[in-house]
Amino acid sequence: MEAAENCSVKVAVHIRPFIGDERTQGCKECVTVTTGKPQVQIGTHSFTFDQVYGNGGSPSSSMFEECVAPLVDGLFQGYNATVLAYGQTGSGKTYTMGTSTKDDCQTGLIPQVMNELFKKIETLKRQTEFQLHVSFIEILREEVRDLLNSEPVGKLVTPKGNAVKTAVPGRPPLQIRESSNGIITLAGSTEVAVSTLQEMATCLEHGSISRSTGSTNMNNQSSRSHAIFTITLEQMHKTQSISAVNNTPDEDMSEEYLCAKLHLVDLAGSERAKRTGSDGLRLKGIHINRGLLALGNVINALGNEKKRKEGMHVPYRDSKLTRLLQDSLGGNSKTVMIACISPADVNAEESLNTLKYANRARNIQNKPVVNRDLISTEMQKMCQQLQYLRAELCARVRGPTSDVQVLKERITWLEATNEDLRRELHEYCSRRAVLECCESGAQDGHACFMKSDVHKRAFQSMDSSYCQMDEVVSDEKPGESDVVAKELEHALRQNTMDRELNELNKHLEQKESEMKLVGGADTEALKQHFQKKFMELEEEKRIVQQDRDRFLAAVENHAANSDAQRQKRQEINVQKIKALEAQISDVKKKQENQVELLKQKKRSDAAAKRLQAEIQYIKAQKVQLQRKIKQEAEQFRQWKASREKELLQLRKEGRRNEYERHKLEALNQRQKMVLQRKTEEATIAIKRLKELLEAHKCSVRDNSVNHNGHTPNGQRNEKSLQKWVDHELEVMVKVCEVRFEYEKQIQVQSALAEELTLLKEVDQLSLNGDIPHRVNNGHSRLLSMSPNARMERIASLEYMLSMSTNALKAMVSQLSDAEERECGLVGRRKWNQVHSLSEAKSLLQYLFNATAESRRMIWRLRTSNSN
Ligand SMILES: Nc1ncnc2c1ncn2[C@@H]1O[C@H](COP(=O)(O)OP(=O)(O)OP(=O)(O)O)[C@@H](O)[C@H]1O
Repeated sequence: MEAAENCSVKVAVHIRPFIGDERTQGCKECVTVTTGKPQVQIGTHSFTFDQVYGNGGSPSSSMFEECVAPLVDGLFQGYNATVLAYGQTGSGKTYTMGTSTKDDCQTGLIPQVMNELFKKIETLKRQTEFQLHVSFIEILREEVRDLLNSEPVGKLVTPKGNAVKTAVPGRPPLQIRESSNGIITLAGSTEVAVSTLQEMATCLEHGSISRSTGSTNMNNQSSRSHAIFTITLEQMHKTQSISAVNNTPDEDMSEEYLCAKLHLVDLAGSERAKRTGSDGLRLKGIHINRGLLALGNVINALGNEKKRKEGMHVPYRDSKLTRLLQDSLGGNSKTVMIACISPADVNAEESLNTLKYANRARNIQNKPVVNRDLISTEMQKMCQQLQYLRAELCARVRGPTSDVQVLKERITWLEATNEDLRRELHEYCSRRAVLECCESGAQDGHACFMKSDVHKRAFQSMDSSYCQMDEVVSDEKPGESDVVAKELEHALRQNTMDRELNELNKHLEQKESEMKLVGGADTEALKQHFQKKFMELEEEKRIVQQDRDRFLAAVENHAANSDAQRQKRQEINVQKIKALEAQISDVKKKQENQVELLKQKKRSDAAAKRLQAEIQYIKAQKVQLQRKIKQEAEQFRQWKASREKELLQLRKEGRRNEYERHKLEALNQRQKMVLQRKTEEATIAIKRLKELLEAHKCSVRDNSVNHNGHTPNGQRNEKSLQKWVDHELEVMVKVCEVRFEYEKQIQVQSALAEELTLLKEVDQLSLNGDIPHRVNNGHSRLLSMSPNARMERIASLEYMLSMSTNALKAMVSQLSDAEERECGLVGRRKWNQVHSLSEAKSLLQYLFNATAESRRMIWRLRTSNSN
């Protein structure tokens, strides 16, 4: 696979024109587009996207060229791609994608994709072989259905009479499978092989009809499901390979196989998330909601760069939709999202939600790579191996010099492998260093802050439409949220370490298999081969030497033969000797080459040894990592236990505080009521006293008038004198009563003031944090109160004090009036109203009677009390 480069999800907004209902309702436009900019305003919100179409933005007709055509080009280079249409019901998703059976399909994106695909295939078909497959599925109620399966679909009728499309025996929902290398597939989905534009268009039409029929059955609700139309493009490029032996083009062609998929997704209406239950289709609503909710969560998780770097868990597995689109979001795909919105003010809220959703999607980073599939890669490897074997064969045929060549090549390969291993080892070391750094950070306690922050942000970034989740978070007690954050962090760290461990294991396996290749049976075979060769050469050398000796002996034996014959024979023998000597030197050379080969072999053995050492090192790393995982888990367990203990303690304290608060509230209430009652009593006494004093002033004035010349008859003066005495006595009693209330009130006030001062002192102490070690009784009771309870008590005391002060003020004023009056009547002046002896006698009699009556009453009260 080629190295992946990050590329963000591209987001375009498509604003459709007003449609029938909106026009008849007289809706107003609530979405505006900034001229010349891909910027959309709705209310006070403003968003910038990659492109904006319709309603003053670019014309909708250029959407395909600008957004989707580059994806089609990428498909031919082996890149996966996805186009997602998102938006509320009726916002124009189906229209934009072009899967509608009622609209003119040709303007939609899918028909344009199909046209472009076949146009390109036509121009490239000479050098490349193409194969196209399409599949069309929908996700309904968390079940994946095949829209190209020609078997009939059953119908269920709900008690309300709504027809519901459902699976029937023989057409079960499709199952999602994940291969060991993380590739998601749909088991048993229909993949139709198509070779013409017409065939592909027919598939789209059939699938769309199948989908919309279901929708019509569902009580006229439009496409409730998520529909995914997938085009798979397989290509076989023929390329000529270069010979490894002589760097010339090989006779046979090597083939490059590319396979890429284009998903065209029409999502269900986004507003349904809120309408669950209102139309009696609660279950269905929840499932549709689940896909979109999970999609939102995936977008949130991927859209936050910091969280992504921290390796935050992405909840792809929360719904079928997100599992199937796993590669399109943050994975191996180039992705475009088209956010469809209505311009009408009645849809303003939904349009705003769509724009917010889409805006977050812009932050997602994908990593598209060319999908050269495994078979193709394997084939390339095999071709290389074939070339290598061919070269080796040639070398063996040609002799030892070529053997050296082969061995040299082999050593080069070994050295390259060794270099790769060293680089990987280096990577592991640096990753381990990062891991250790994180761990030490966590031990220092920095992690705590970081994690709770991470946790908080994770929840804060959730969409407001999913506020249920937010409520859950806000309901958590601070201590609990800390635990959750730490747990989240622990799970993440464990996950990362597990992944590290898996990778280490994988690389270890890989290295061990390479090791086998380098140092195993192959090396042994080579060694034997060279030893055998060496022996053969030795034998050859020995035979040649024997031949030479034999010839030399023969030359001597024939020395006596005739000169001519001898001359001839000698010449032949000399030639033979020369040939033999050449043969010997050749054998010697071969021997030298063999020695050289053995040296090379030793070097390759050394490389194998180094590899072995590296494997040992990786193994040690693995053990260390496993130990770290264990240690970390233990540390976390201990930390969690202590946190739980603390939490328990806090809860206990909370309950105690609550109880105390209730008690205090009751006390406050009781005290307030008592004070109020007393104040009321005092007020009544004051009022009465005031009335009496007022009445007295009037009577004094009347008397003075009578005294000055208008002599009343004796009978009337006696009555008024008696009245006057009664009044005087009542004033005296009331003054006494008010004074008594006054003193009681003074006591209450000083008790309240004392408690208030004490409480304020304690509050100040606990605020400053310098709680004295030795505290008096009053302090210790108040210190144990929670700050809130203390505040409440202070407020209540202050209120009672002000009430008491007001009552006291009123009493003081009346008492001073009474005193003033008393001062004015001292001595004889009091009796100035008695003008004659007979009046004095009658008054005396009256007073005597009153005194007697009072004493009788006192006696009766005493006796009734003592009984
Ligand atoms: N760009 C457009 N120009 C003209 N008419 C449009 C456009 N977009 C949508 N419409 C019309 O608006 C109506 C609703 O569109 P459509 O069915 O595509 O909405 P939808 O988002 O797919 O709804 P649902 O989620 O319910 O499937 C249709 O009648 C369609 O013809």
